[in-house]
Order: sequence, then C-alpha cells, then structure tokens
Amino acid sequence: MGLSGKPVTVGILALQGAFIEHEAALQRLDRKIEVILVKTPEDLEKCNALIIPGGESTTIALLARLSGLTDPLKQFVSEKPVWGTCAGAILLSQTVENTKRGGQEVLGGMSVGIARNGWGSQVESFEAELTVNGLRDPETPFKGVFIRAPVILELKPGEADPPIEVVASLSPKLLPPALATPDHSNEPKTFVALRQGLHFLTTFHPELTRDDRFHEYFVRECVLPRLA
Ligand SMILES: NC(=O)CC[C@H](N)C(=O)O
Repeated sequence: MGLSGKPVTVGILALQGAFIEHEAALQRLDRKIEVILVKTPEDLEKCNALIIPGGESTTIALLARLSGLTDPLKQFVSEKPVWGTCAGAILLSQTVENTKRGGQEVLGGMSVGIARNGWGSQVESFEAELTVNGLRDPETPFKGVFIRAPVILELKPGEADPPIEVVASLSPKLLPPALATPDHSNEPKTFVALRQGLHFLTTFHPELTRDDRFHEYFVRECVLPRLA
C-alpha cells in the first residue's frame, strides 16, 4: 500500500478555540483522514499528528493542565508532527513575550521567539493576500485571516535542531509602524508561516477560509512522510 493509502489519524486539540473549523477542513480533503477531537490523554494516544487551533493561548494552556494533557502534549510534540495556528503557534514556540500576568506555559517544538497580540490594538485583526510557494496551485494567493495574531520576533534554532523554513511572509508594508524597521530584509516579524522538521506554525487562521491548501500541505509535508 502506498503512502496515500495508509490510514492516518490527525487529532485537533479541542479544549477551546476554532477546533470545529479545522475538523471541517480536514474532512474536505481528498485524502481520507481520521479526525479525533482531543480532550484527554487517551484521545491523544490515538493520533499520528496534532493540530493546535487558534483561540486564547492562556486558556488553552490552563485547560490542558486541568485535563492532565500538559505532559502528554510535550511528549507528543517531541515525537510527532504538530501544526499550531495563531494561539497554537504561541504554544509551539520556545519563548513568548507580551504574556498575561503569570506568564505563558508553552509546549515548545519550534525554535522561535514570539509575541502575543503583536499587531497592537489598531490592527488587531486584518486580512492579507499571501503568496505561498509550497502550496498546491501556488499562483493563487491565499487569504490570510489574522485575528489578534502573534508576531514572530526571532528564529533561534540550536545546532542540533532541524533548520527553519519560511513558508509564507507578509509584505513589510503591512507591518504596523511600531513593528516596521528601515531595513526589511529577512525580517522575522514578516514571517507568518514557518516549518521546522515535523512542526509547522501559522500566525493566521487557514481554517476560517474555505481554502484547504494549508491543511493539504500539513498532511502532505509533515504527516505522511512521518508514516513512511
Ligand atoms: N486568534 C488567536 O488565536 C489569537 C491568539 C491570542 N491573542 C492569544 O494570545 O492566545
């Protein structure tokens, strides 16, 4: 049986946030995916890969702790493919700035520093057309929906870590004045989709469009190769 025929189970962390929309997107893919809404460590054990949705990172981290999921999630992240969208991207990061009082618990997985609510109050939510080379039909722009989105501050892979690939970035012109710098070259603040080894993050919400190309990308690039 080829890769395309192997059964694959993708979990979606379903404690808070936009998990139903991710489920619908995965079910629209041509490739048949078994989807589990993960609320307990037992649910997580059945998954080959996981999506951590957008929502409120502080709340998701708190509910994970109350559900006994924090350590199983950290273990999962160290072994299997995980995609974090928006709040999920915050949870996959190594360090977080602009946290609520008491700080932000993270799962790690991606060697990045991130800031919550990085766009400031005036541009908390916006849409932007993204050109993304790794997607199917790359000439068609992807509508990025940014809702109180985090901002990538720095990439800091250690020597033993897999390299980080920039999958999508925003035009520097879209950065709010507070984030803009005179020299925009290779500026982490413009990065909005990053891949590192088995892991993937997007600071926006692909599940809130009817365009499922990022879901297809995650399954194709991060999940299926891991099953080989
Ligand atoms: N749309 C989102 O997921 C917003 C993320 C939210 N600002 C947080 O810090 O968790």
